[in-house]
Amino acid sequence: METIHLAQKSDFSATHIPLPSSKSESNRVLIIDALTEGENKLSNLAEARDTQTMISLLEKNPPVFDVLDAGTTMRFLTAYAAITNQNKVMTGTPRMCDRPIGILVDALRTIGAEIHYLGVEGYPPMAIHGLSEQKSEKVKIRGDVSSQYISALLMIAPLLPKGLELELEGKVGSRSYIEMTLDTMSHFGISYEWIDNKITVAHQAYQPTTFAVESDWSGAGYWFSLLACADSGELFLSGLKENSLQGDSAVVEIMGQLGVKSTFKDGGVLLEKQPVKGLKHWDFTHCPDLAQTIAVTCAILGQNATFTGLESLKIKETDRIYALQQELAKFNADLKEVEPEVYQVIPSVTMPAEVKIHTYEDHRMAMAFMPLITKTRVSIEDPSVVNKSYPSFWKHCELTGISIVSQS
Ligand SMILES: O=C(O)C1=C[C@@H](OP(=O)(O)O)[C@@H](O)[C@H](O)C1
Ligand SMILES: C=C(OP(=O)(O)O)C(=O)O
Repeated sequence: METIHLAQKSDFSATHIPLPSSKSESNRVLIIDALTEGENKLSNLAEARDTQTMISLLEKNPPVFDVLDAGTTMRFLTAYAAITNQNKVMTGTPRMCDRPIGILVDALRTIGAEIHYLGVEGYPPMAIHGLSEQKSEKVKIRGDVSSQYISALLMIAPLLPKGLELELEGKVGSRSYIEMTLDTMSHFGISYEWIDNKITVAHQAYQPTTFAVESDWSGAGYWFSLLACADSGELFLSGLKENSLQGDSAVVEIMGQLGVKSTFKDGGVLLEKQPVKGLKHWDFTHCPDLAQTIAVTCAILGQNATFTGLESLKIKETDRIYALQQELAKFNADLKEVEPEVYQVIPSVTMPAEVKIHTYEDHRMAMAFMPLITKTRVSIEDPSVVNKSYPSFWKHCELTGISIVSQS
C-alpha cells in the first residue's frame, strides 16, 4: 500500500487554493437534470469520484449500478431507478453494503416500488424492479439515521403522479442537507411546503435552467484547520459564497473560535490568523462531515471541547468515532465518551517526532490529520483515499509549500 511522508511545516505565506466543487451539490443537480424534460446547463460539477461515478452510471445506464463507496450516489440512484421504472441491481464496496438503506427501501415500497434484497435485509445489494403505480402519497420516515434517504425521496417527489407528503419522525439529523435538496429543487422551479415535521411536494415538472456548483465547504475545512494549527500565514480559498447551500459553511463560525478570521472577498474567502477565543462545545448534528476536522484541530490546539451530534459518524465510510480515537491516540490525544453521546477532546500534551496515520478507507481521515504537519512529521497510508471527494488534495498541499514524498 502506498504511504506518503509529509515534512513538518508551520508557516504559510499567502497561497490561493482552487478548491474543488461540492459533491453534494453536484450529485443533486445530476439527479434533477436526469429528471428534467429539456436541457439544463450545469457547470463546475465536482471532480470527486462520488460525482464522477454518478455521471458515468447515469450516462451508461448499466444493468448494475455499482456506486463504489458513495453514499449519496447509492441512495439517490435507488430512488431514481424506482421512479424511472427501471430494473437495476444496486451495489457498492463491502463497506457500502454495510451501510443501512432499509429506511429508504421501506419508504419506496410504501410508495409502490418493488425492491428485493440480494443479501442481508436492510442493506445493499438489492434489486429494484421499478414503481409502476403509486400506492401511497404519504410516507413517515425516521430522520435520525441519514438525511440522504429524505433527500432521495424529495428529489423524485415531483414526478410521482400524486406528489408526496413526507412526515419526518423523531430527531432530524443533517437538516442542512435536506434544506440543500429543497433549495436546489426550487432553483429548478419546484415549489414545496415544509411545516413542522411535514414536507409536501405536489406533482409538477422540473424546469430547465442553469446551475453553477459552488466550491466544497467540507473540503475548505482542512485549510481552515491547517491555518488554525500553523504558527503564521494566510490562505485564500476560491469559489465559496457567504450565503451557501452547504451546512459545512458553519466552519467559519467554529474556526472563528479556533483562531481563524474569514473575510469574504473576490469570489472566495481569505483566511488569516487571529487570537484563539476557545471552543467549549459544538453540536455536529447538522454538519457531521466537519467533526473529524474539528476534533483534530482541537487536539492540536489544546482545546478540551465537548462534541455532540456524532451519532451518524459510526455508519459513514468507516466508524469515524473508533477511527478518530485510534489515530488521536498516536499523538497522545483522545475523543472520550464522557456521557452517552457526549464526547470530549483530550488534547495532546506530548507530540512524537513522527506520526503514521491509518486512513480506514475514509477520505476524511486522511485529510483531517494533514494539519498535524504543523507540529511533527506525518505519514499518511493509502493517500488516494482522498479521491472520493477531493482528488487534488495532495497537489493543493504542495501548492502551500508542503513537501510530500511517496513510498509504495
Ligand atoms: O446529502 C448529502 O450530500 C450528504 C449528507 C450527509 O450524510 P447523512 O445525511 O447520512 O448524515 C453527509 O454526511 C454526506 O457527506 C453528504
Ligand atoms: C459521509 C460522506 O459521504 P457519503 O455518505 O455520501 O458516502 C462524506 O463525504 O463524508
